[in-house]
Amino acid sequence: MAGRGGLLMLENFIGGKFLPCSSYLDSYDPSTGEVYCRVPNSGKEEVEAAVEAARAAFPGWSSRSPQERSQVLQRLADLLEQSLEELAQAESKDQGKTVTLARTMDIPRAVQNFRFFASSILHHTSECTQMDHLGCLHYTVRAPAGIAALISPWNLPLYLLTWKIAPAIAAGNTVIAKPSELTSVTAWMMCRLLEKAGVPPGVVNIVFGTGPRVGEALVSHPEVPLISFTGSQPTAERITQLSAPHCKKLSLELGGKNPAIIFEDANLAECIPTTVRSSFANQGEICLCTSRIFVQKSIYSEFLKRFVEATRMWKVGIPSDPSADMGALISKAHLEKVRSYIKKACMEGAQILCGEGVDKLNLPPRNQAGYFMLPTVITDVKDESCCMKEEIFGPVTCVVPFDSEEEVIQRANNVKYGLAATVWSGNVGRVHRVAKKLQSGLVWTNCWLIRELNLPFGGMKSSGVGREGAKDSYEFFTEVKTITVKH
Ligand SMILES: NC(=O)C1=CN([C@@H]2O[C@H](COP(=O)(O)OP(=O)(O)OC[C@H]3O[C@@H](n4cnc5c(N)ncnc54)[C@H](O)[C@@H]3O)[C@@H](O)[C@H]2O)C=CC1
Ligand SMILES: N/C(=C\C=C\C(=O)O)C(=O)O
Repeated sequence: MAGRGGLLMLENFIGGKFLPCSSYLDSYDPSTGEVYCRVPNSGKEEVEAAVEAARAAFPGWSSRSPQERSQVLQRLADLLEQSLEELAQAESKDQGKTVTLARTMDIPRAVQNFRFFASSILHHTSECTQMDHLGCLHYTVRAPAGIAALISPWNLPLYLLTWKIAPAIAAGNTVIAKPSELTSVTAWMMCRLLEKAGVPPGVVNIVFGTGPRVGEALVSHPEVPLISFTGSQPTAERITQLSAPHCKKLSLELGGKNPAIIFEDANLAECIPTTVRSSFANQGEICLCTSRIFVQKSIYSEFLKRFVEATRMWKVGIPSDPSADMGALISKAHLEKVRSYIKKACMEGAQILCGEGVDKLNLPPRNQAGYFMLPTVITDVKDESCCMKEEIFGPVTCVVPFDSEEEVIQRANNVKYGLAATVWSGNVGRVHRVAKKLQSGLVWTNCWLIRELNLPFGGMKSSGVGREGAKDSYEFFTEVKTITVKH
């Protein structure tokens, strides 16, 4: 919907209706740095209205059979798929990623999220145990937990939001979602499809706005018993504090400082292009991206040379360019934050082998004020440097040498995060050994980001609390009860 000055004006979606808000935020096109959209700046009032709508919808939706709910999810998946191209264009404009990535990864995965949970909800079973000596049978039943708060970040907007909405409503909950204020457009577009898919009013409510205003009102609301959050560790800490007085159930998917461990027997022809992708896909703005590359000394020089050559081929371009591998970063503030890490690395004596400050970015005049930067490789950096410790969340990766298996495991684990690691080796025994010892919720060996949605996804240490996936999400979005029958 075009508003004043031709800007796209979003509205909240509450109780099946689009509702305007009394105040709005500017939203920028990261590829030009221009405002192109206005997002509701919601607060307590909008959260109250959404809670009322979600409460009213809960009895009807939660008493439908899993089969009935599954059909609704399948229809929504079909409708999203029919709008794939429109959604991909919108995601790219709003986030800065390439249209190609949005078309081949973000939107297909959003569709798959609904299809996946539409299917998995049909296959859960409950537990039963016997105590024959006491004449007792024990069994469990599960029920939807109630109104779920779903808070998602700006890096994979529709992909991560639907990863929460789909399991929550499949299990019979009603939801209030708050996408990132930086990337709200595709969530708003999805709302236009809900009625046609058969989602009753009030089952999915979306309130747009900032974390401190609408996010905090939502997570501290006494009638919202569970929160699924993906984003940064400081925000997770704040949400934990706000929800503590109500003992809410939390699922927290946070950041990473993900190592790639490359042994001398790795297949470099596969490892190098995959590690370029794992470092720089989506501008390095995925919590699973590699940012510390440990390479065994005997192949270090060869790896470095070939890795830098391959990184220089990773093309930064305007998001609509089909030959671009990488688009713009999310915001000016984020671009400055990412660049500041490179400055700090230089001050510490590190070397920048390619990218920021070394190579030249080539952009059309219209995009000169966009938030672009080149993929950057840093070396000669100490393990204690902030570039090796803190989540940068941009197209920056560090490469360092190592000698032995024991040493590299210790160094890889020597950060506060524990989300995703990759291990490259042709030695199957070593691969299992190292994977087992890494403090990481996910380990990909000789590959990256091959997702099996059935299995647990999430991090250890400061990378999160809880797991999501077929069984884990079902358990999170339901309350379990143990019943004992004496016969
Ligand atoms: N999955 C991940 O690992 C992600 C990590 N990040 C990291 O976080 C850094 C900052 O990015 P941000 O967008 O600022 O992340 P963030 O954690 O502030 O934002 C994520 C979501 O939480 C909401 N939020 C923020 N403050 C809140 C509060 N007090 N109560 C409730 N909701 C709140 C935001 O509006 C957004 O929807 C990035 O540079 C990156 O390092 C960012 C996005 C995703
Ligand atoms: N949570 C994130 C990525 C998840 C990817 C997946 O489920 O496949 C993130 O980048 O924040």
